Amino acid sequence: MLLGCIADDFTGGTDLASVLMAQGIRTVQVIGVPDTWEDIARSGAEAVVVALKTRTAPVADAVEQSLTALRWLRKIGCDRFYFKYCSTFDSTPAGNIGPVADALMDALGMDFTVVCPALPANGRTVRDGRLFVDDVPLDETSMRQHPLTPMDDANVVRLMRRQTSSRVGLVDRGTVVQGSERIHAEFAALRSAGIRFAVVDATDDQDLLAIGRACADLPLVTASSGVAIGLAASLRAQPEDLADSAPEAHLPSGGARAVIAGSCSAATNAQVEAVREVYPTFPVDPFAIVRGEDVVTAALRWARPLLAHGPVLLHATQPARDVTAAKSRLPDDFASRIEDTLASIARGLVGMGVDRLVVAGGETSGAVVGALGVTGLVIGPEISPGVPWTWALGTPRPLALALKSGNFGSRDFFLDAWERLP
Ligand SMILES: Nc1ncnc2c1ncn2[C@@H]1O[C@H](COP(=O)(O)OP(=O)(O)OP(=O)(O)O)[C@@H](O)[C@H]1O
Ligand SMILES: O=C(O)[C@@H](O)C(=O)CO
Repeated sequence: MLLGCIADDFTGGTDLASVLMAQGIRTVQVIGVPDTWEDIARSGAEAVVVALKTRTAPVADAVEQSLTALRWLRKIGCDRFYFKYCSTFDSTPAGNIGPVADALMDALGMDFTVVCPALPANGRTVRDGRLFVDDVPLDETSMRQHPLTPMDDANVVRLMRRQTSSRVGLVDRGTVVQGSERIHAEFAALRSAGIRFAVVDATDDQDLLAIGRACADLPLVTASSGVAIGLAASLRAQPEDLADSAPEAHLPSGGARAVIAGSCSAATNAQVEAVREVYPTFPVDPFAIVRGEDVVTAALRWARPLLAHGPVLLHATQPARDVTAAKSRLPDDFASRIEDTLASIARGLVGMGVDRLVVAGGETSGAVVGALGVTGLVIGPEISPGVPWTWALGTPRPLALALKSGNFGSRDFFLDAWERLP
C-alpha cells in the first residue's frame, strides 16, 4: 500500500482518487471507515481514499473520525498519508483543517508538514500565501457567500493561524521555482525554527511536481489534490512500476439518467442554467422543505414519466446572493434538511431505474451516497479535471456516479458528462 488518504468530503475524495489514478496509482475510494479490511487488501489497490463528511462537522467529531480513518489505514498497511481538503480551503475559523491536521500529526509523532491548497488545473493558485481562483483573491469570489463555509480571507497563512495554535510559516514561489532540493532545505530551516505548518506557494504543475518530491520524507502531507500530482514519483522508486489497470469495474447497462444539484457554487449555478434549455429541470424549494411539504413525492412524481426520454435535473441550487439573503429566514439546520431531501429524491430515482447519476456538491454527495448505501467507489474515466465517473460498490444494482465538486467543471458539464461513460 503506497498511500492512505483521508478526504474531508466526498467530491474531494473522488477528486484526489482520480488524480492518483492519472499518476498510475491504482486507487480505491471507500465511503467512511469500513468495518473490515480484507476486501481492500484483496482489491490490488495501491492507494485508498477514505471519504469522510467532516468538513463542516463539529471540530471534535471531525478529529475523532479522521483519527479513526488513520488507524484503519495503518491497519491495512499504509505508512504514508494524505489529508485532502478543498482547493478553496473551505473551513470555518474553528476548523476543521487545522485541528484535524494537528491531531493526525500528533498521532504520527510529526512536528512539521505542508499546507498546500493550490490546484492550477482548476485555476486555484497560491502566491505569497494568498489563494486565488482564476486570478481573483478567494475572498472576492462567490466563496465569500458559501452557505456553510463562507471564506472572508484569501491569506492561507492567516486562515491556518486562526485554526491552530501551532506556528505557521510560508515557502514562497521564489523558493519553489528553485526545485525540490531547495524546497526541502527550506522545510528543514522552517522546522528547526519551530514552524509546524509550511504554507507552500504553487502556481503551476511544475511547482507541484517539485513540492511533491520535496515531501518524500513526510509521513503526512495536507493539501488539495494538487500535491498528489507530484507524489507519484516519490511513492515509487521506478516509474515503470506504475500500474496501468484500474480495479474491476461494475458497469451499469443503459438505465435512466439524472442529475441532483445541491451546490450553490458559481460553476454549478452556470451548469444548471445551461441545462434549462436542453432537458427538464425541477427546482427543490428550501422553504417548501421547511414548511414540511412532501417535496420528495412531488419531485419523484415529476420525474417518473420523464426518465424514459433522457436525463432530468433536480436542484436546490440558487445564486449565492439569494442564498445569503434567504439564510436568515431558514432554520439553523437548513443545510442538512436540504441534503436529506435531495438524498431521498436520489434514492427514489435509483428505485425508479436511474443507474447513471451525477451529484453536484460535496455535502450533497455525502448525503446521497449515504442514502444509496454505497460502500466504495471504483474510479473510472475523468469527465473534467477532478471529476471522474465512478462505479459504486455495495449497491444492489450497478450504479455509475459522478460526484462533482461545486465549483468544478465547465458550463456544459451536465450535458457532456454522459458522453464520457464507456
Ligand atoms: N437554496 C439553498 N439555500 C440554502 N442552502 C442550500 C440551498 N441549496 C443547497 N443548499 C445547501 O448548501 C450546501 C452546499 O454544499 P455542498 O458541499 O453540497 O456544495 P459546494 O460546497 O458548492 O460543493 P463542494 O463542497 O464540492 O465545493 C448543502 O448543505 C446544501 O444543502
Ligand atoms: O479541492 C477541491 O476543490 C474539491 O476537490 C473539493 O474538495 C470540493 O469539495
